[in-house]
Amino acid sequence: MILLETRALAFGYPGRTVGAGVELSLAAGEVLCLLGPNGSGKTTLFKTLLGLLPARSGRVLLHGDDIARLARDEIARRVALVPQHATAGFPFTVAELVLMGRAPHIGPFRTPGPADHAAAAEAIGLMGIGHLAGRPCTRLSGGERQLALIARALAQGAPLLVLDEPTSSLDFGNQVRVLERIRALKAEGRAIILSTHDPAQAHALADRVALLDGGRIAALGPPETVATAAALERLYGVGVTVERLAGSGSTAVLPRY
Ligand SMILES: Nc1ncnc2c1ncn2[C@@H]1O[C@H](COP(=O)(O)OP(=O)(O)OP(=O)(O)O)[C@@H](O)[C@H]1O
Repeated sequence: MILLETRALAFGYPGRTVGAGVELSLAAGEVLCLLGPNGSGKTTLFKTLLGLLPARSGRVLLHGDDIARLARDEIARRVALVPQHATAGFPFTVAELVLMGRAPHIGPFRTPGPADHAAAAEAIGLMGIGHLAGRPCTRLSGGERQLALIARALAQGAPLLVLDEPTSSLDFGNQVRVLERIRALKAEGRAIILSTHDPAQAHALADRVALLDGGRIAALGPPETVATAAALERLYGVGVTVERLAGSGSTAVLPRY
């Protein structure tokens, strides 16, 4: 089942097109990894996939329906976002923040029910942040906040997840745990699109990789054919080594300093 499709999508801000010609589709159980240099348009594209920015032209389809015609709550039942930066303005606790992920399932003027509390508690448990549940979000480290935002997206229970650099603030342990969580979501049949500045993650996890260069998809396909040393060198403008590690089966990707 195709959960996300873009057709001739151009995206950007009022008066400024950042990218164009984007043709993507994502099926249930698929992981797509988006690689691209700073400013290439990853966050802007993601905001457009969520309907937070209108398409400049072309279309975004969620489960076959044009996002421009879907109500906000309906979009949130179909797709969840883990934002790159979330400003913690009001000091909600982590438990409250994660429970907010349930909002699209709770009718207006109603309060969360036992199923909502259970989903939030499960998400907190899966992310290993039970010890932070009572802590205000304004008093978290960057990595702790990132884990809380992933938990909120899990609690939302959408079949499609969009994760904007979900491991950028995480230590090695939490990076691996988040990648394992993404694998588990894939095994459940969810579709995941994530951006990262670590191409090794694309090799470790993605069914397909898209290289975003100046707002255009320069290449799209399996990591071993798309995230090659030559392609990454072109993309980032520096020397890159890609090496399959004997024994572990994983692939190391290193810039040449
Ligand atoms: N609110 C905005 N209005 C106008 N232009 C913007 C706005 N936010 C970002 N841009 C511009 O849009 C382009 C794409 O930015 P975007 O944040 O999508 O890049 P990115 O690939 O996510 O980068 P990074 O890897 O640094 O997070 C950049 O040139 C940026 O300066």
